[in-house]
Amino acid sequence: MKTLGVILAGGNSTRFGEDKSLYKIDGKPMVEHIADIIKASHAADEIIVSTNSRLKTAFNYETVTDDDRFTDKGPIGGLFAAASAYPDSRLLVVSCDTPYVPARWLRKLHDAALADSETLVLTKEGDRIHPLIAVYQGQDLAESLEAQLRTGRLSMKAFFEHRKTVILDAKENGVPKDALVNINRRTDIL
Ligand SMILES: Nc1nc2c(ncn2[C@@H]2O[C@H](COP(=O)(O)OP(=O)(O)OP(=O)(O)O)[C@@H](O)[C@H]2O)c(=O)[nH]1
Repeated sequence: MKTLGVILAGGNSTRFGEDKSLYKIDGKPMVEHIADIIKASHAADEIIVSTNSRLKTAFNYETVTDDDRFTDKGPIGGLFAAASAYPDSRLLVVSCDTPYVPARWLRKLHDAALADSETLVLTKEGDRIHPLIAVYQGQDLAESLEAQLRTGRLSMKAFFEHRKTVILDAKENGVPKDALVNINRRTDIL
């Protein structure tokens, strides 16, 4: 089974104030930071960007666009778009706003996912779970994401708490806390 690197970049960046995926940190758009990290992990066969219709031509990567029925539903909508477009792939998901995530961590998530093709592999750091630095897979992945979207409960937790899940602790594996920071506001940039 192929592994697809999926960069989630279809949010509205309300807190950031402009499209954060395109915002340059150290001269490079955040989306390119993530793409380079995925490439360096050697965990994905291909990279796509999951985004909204407004941004669909903004990226230099193959793009999937949120389903018309599920626009502005948050990351779960973006994940559904990727899972339904690529039903035969394992999805290595990284949100566009975690530009410091180590490549070796993505590799670790990926390698753990190989043990069971029905199990999700998520990241945690201390008490905090990072469901958007994770591997999503399973035969019924798209169907169950769609079912979750239909319930209107849009948190990733509402989705993954009903799935077989392994949660790897980044801290226990020597990943510094700062490496998992989410850039929600400009002041979050390190
Ligand atoms: N494809 C897709 N991606 C999304 C959607 N909503 C959020 N994302 C992505 O999911 C990740 C986490 O979302 P947030 O941190 O809430 O980002 P955001 O929605 O742009 O930011 P705020 O508007 O400030 O909440 C980011 O990488 C977003 O780009 C969506 O509706 N579709």
